[in-house]
Amino acid sequence: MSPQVLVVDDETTSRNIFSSFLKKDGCQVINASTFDEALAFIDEHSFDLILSDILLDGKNGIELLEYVKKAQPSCPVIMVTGSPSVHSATEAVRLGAYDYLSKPVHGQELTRVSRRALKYKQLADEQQETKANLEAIFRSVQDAIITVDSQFKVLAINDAAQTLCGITKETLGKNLSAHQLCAQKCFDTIAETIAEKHPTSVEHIHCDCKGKRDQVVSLHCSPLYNAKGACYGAVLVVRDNTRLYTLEQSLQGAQSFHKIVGSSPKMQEIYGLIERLADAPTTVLVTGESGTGKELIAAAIHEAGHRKGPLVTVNCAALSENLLESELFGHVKGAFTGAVTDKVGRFVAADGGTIFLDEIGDISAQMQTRLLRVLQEKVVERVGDIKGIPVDVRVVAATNRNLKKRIESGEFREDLFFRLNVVNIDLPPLRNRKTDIPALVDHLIDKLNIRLNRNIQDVSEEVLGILMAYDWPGNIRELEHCIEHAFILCRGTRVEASHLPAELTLVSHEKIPSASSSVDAEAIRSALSKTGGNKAKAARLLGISRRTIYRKIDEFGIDDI
Ligand SMILES: Nc1ncnc2c1ncn2[C@@H]1O[C@H](COP(=O)(O)OP(=O)(O)OP(=O)(O)O)[C@@H](O)[C@H]1O
Repeated sequence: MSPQVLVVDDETTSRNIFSSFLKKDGCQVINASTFDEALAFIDEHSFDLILSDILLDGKNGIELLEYVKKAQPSCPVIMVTGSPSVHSATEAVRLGAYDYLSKPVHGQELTRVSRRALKYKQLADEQQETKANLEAIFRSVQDAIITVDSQFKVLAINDAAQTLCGITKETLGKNLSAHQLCAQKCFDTIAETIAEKHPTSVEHIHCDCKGKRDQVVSLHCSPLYNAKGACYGAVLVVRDNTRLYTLEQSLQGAQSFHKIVGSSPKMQEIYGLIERLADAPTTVLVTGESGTGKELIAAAIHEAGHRKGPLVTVNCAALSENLLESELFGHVKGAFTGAVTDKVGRFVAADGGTIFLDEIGDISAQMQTRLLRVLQEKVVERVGDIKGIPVDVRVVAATNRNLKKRIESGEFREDLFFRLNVVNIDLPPLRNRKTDIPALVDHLIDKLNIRLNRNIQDVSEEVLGILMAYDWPGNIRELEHCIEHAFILCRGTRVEASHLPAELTLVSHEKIPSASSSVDAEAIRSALSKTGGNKAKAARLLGISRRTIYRKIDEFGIDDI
């Protein structure tokens, strides 16, 4: 867009000459012949340049200049002096005129000075725009932004600083330490940034703000430099991470994956495998001793895979051969005595989803053959019907039997084994992953509190010691029963050794040292510092339960790290 210029002169000839030069240079020009006419144009239009005679029909051009400075502060004004009067010209510049020209004005001189003034206006506009944009960003970001000078004097704050840190505009110009609403853990970060002159970031700071005790933030601080490259302060950006941190804590606290509790290396490996299996319809064989959680694994494989169909579970050992056949494949009316209606088999019911064949090691030779055919052809035949029904089902099978031995003894078909065992997930017995016991105990207490409507808080250190020492032949199912047994006997809020089943306490007479009895305040501090203040991780590091670490932190009066 062409620059808008106002030419103010009471002499027609001068006005015409000025405007013709400016027009030739690409400007749009409005002429005013009187002071009042000029003011009216200034009120109505926004100008990029005003060229005004210093003497206006008895009125002073300086007054016009003052008016422009108020009405359109970024518009440059070039004063034109009639009789060469250095005094009035310099006075005009002192009062804010961009420059002055003496009459008679030469065309070249006019073009040179007006171009410079227009360039100045363009830069000022751009600067103003950038400033306005930055201010809008500063105001609207959700993160608190605080700038301080090298003496920690607060230079600027945004609205979020008020919400997040409780800093009000009254703090402006005062030292940041005058702000008493929080523990000022950010102070060190700012000090380090200014001293080292490099950006500093800290994750997960507990603010200890009055009224917001649980607020957790991350800090990012950068040095501020002036035009000469000297560091004069710092800008601190404070991000509220409370929600994220709580979420992270609860995930890590539960140490779980799709309802499977346990973070031992072997379990982590299994979680990774399940994730990798998510989008492939691969058949999976889950093996492991009874009570190790094979059914949970099957559910996790199904959930992680986002298949649209349902998860259908069949306990193959619980049904007689005939019943299992019609249960799995369905039957047509009249196929056998008692088949009074058509029955949809579980394979068809699981179409688009997952079928979990539990206790697969126990099925008969005939069922093995039929199952093999379904797995090979992906078609099921209902009992009494020769028409095949195509199915899209992911098969997860499980057994606590040693299938290789059963193959050797001729009880299980090798070809079916290979069809099922495309990927094997072998669950470790609990005795081989005892580090998971504290988290499992926490989980089972939560689960049973809900189911039995109780309020048990934790187990004593002695109990945890006993649980850690026991061999758990029945694995997690046995642990679950053991805790349930204790719930029945426990009248208070903490499970004690006397509440445990006898077979466990017999072992305890050998006096097992509990993991937590050796955990002192120093060990907790050290674990917390290693885990960046993460209590769940620190508990794992120390081999104690989440509840115990919280209790000990309270007992020892340990501050957040
Ligand atoms: N890792 C785990 N986290 C939480 N609960 C578990 C875990 N593993 C097993 N359980 C619980 O233990 C009990 C037994 O688990 P599940 O029935 O899945 O074992 P399984 O290996 O299928 O046993 P079986 O071979 O006897 O059928 C269930 O109540 C289950 O919720």
